[in-house]
Amino acid sequence: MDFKKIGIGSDHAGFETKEIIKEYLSEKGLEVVDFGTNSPESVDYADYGHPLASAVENGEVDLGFAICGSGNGINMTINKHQGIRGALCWIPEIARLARAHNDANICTLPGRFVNSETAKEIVDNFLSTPFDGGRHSRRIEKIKCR
Ligand SMILES: O=C(CO)[C@H](O)[C@H](O)[C@H](O)COP(=O)(O)O
Repeated sequence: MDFKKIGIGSDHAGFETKEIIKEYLSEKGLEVVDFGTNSPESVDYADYGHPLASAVENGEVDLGFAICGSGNGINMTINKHQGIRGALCWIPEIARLARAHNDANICTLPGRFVNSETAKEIVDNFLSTPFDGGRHSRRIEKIKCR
């Protein structure tokens, strides 16, 4: 896939995983835009999820990674944005399906429930899997609010 610029954001519970993923993305030669948080000090996930989602929506970055403790809070936040398809990915196969079937543009990880090895495998699958299109395009169209 031809993703070059990646956005990333987390709350305190996802901070450690965010740093691991950030370094991993940089090692791959990708440009990373970090929307914070920048320490393990307690913060509110919405304050980091919204800026990340806006950046993906307006094309400032090609794709995003969002992390909080369970993944749910920040995933709920990003999915409030009309142009976002955020997918909660806790194992690599879910990340592959999120791209292949859902054309997800933000991968959300539960920082408190994935180790660094699994997080990297999730990143690999999310970055390398193309959207299958076909029947899935029709279904994605129907996600929009009517
Ligand atoms: O939104 C969440 C739970 O659905 C996230 O996992 C947060 O990171 C979590 O709630 C933070 O919890 P804490 O007790 O304030 O560290």
